[in-house]
Amino acid sequence: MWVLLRSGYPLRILLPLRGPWMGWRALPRSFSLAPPRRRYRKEALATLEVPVLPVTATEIRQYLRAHGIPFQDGHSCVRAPSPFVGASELKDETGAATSFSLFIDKTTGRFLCMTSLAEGSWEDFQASVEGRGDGAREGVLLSEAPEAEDSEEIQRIWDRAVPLWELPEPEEAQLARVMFGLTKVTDDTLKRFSVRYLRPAHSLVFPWFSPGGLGLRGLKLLGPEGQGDRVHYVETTIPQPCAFHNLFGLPLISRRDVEVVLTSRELDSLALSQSTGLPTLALPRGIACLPPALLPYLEQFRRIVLWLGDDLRSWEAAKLFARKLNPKRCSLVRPGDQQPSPLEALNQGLNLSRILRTALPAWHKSIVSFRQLREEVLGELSNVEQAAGVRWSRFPDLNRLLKGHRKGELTVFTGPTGSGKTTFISEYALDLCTQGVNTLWGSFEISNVRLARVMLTQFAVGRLEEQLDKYDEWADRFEDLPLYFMTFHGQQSIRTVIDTMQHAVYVYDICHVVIDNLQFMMGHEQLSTDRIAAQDYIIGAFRKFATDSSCHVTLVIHPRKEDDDKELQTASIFGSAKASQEADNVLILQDKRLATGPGKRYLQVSKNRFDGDVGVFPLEFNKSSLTFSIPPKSKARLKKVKDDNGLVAKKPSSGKKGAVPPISETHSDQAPNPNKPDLSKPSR
Ligand SMILES: Nc1ncnc2c1ncn2[C@@H]1O[C@H](COP(=O)(O)OP(=O)(O)OP(=O)(O)O)[C@@H](O)[C@H]1O
Repeated sequence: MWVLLRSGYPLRILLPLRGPWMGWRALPRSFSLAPPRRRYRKEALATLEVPVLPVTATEIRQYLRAHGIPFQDGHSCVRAPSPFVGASELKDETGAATSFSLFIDKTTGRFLCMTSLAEGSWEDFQASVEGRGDGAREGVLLSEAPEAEDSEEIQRIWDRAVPLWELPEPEEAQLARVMFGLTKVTDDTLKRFSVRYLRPAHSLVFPWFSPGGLGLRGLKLLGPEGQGDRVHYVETTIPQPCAFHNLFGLPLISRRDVEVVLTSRELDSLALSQSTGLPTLALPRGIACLPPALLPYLEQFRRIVLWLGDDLRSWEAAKLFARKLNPKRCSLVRPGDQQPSPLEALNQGLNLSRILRTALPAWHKSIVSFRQLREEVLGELSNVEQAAGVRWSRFPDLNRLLKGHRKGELTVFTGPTGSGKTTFISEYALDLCTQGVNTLWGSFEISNVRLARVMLTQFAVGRLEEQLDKYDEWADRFEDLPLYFMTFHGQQSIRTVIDTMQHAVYVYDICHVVIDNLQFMMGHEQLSTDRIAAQDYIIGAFRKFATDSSCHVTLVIHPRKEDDDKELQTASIFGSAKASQEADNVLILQDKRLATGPGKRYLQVSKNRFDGDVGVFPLEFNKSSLTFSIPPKSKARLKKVKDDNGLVAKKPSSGKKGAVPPISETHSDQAPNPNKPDLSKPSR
């Protein structure tokens, strides 16, 4: 059975609080000034079951037909009568029949019974139909009551929070409105959405009510935090983000609504509802993910407009979410000057209904004209920074060369045996993951425990062996990263690996997959020609996956055997030229010749399809923290390097698709560091 180790979601940020909160011991750790309390999560590192065999929508339909079960084909789910409700429960509060209350996800086969809130896997459903047990796991997700400890905290905070208009001092209410940009949002809107204000924390409180009116299930708090002269808003959820599945606004949706606007923030939903009167829902974790568990609740809508924000990342997320929701019913509001986020639009006095009318259909035909693309191209040109992707926080030199980490690209990474490839790529991926890039690791060579240990050490930037008392603190924070591991070890078939990756993209909105390393998918072919053909096939499969799933794949490939004293080149990657041709980026960890002294390495970017900039920069290994990133005080310097033929190349011509750009002089805005080796003069 395939299994993914489950982790949580982005870091909680500690909220400094004063006053009455200080002594309140029952508050979640993010609210306490005391040292963080250890919260034992019974599901820490729980495994998530992935179907033994991936199921398709056709197979689901065939199975239902073969067993005489009637069904309706929906947008992202198949609806069928639920075997998990008794006849007496088959009427809702309005008396309407709820006979087709079982929603089966067409992509994963997982089901949710909207009446009993039972849910389970496709295998569980089959077991139930075939009389092998009732199959349903009671309340795994939405119906599950919060943990007792959470439950108390939720109630305590909710009771303590008050509606804004009930604040004793009108000045305080006005200040809060200004702080959250709510000056144009009326009391009536806040009342309809049951928004409250928590005075001691200066935070807005958005409630999560269980579907079916079963009470308060959780809370999201939104508090301001000063960052220089800018205000930044910090979200805290109870339960923790990975268990927070609130579609904010759901209690206001009527069964007859056929259209909805999805937003990424509760505040945007308030603004939209007030100015357009349309049904609106806010996603629980903004643009970070759309958990498939929520899809049944969106099934009733014939049209869904996604208005997720005002930047390129929101736009990318909207396109990805539309795929899950079925693009044929989705329209997207494109970010732009005249189309900011809904709350901003309300505050600027713009007409939100008019903006909604400009939403573009998400459904693209296979052939498009430039006319259809021109707005998208303009979006990229006017947001150059964001179009370049997520920037590394630990590797400024990588930013200077690659500009950022972009979705849909394939990066090939190579380096001599034992040079530190896994160690480097672990830090490179961790850096992105801490910035919200949902990451899936396929470590076929070293165990997940060893890999996680390396990562945790890099995360803490120090040896944890010597500070075990800090272990829980670091592990808690690490657990909240959007990080998942495949549990494969040793040889695997490429089909199985790609299926697992596809599943993870669907379920967890994975944006970066790291495969360490490709040799573990090559089977046992002995002949070198077979091995090269197998490798080409696998690279083609990863390339296709990256493009089709809009997900970045970083693939570690061993180099071919070279003379020990020779540097590696693009052509040193094992196999034919396919790897470097298909890759958008080629990175080489060099540990010979140019590296002086123990632990010294340098990273060479030898292909960069995005803008053609290539070059090298030194890496210094820190044995105690297992990191390669350069401590802030000793700045590295990018250097010119000779190309594969030993020539110093001229300025790169372009990042032309399919071409390997020449290795060139790279830009550097830093002064030379006399202590660093001059990498432009390798001692041959
Ligand atoms: N620059 C370095 N200097 C010294 N030791 C290093 C350096 N980089 C990594 N190491 C150590 O070397 C060992 C091997 O590292 P790692 O597994 O990352 O290499 P690799 O290139 O992935 O190996 P393989 O070729 O077997 O896949 C680890 O114990 C790691 O801590």
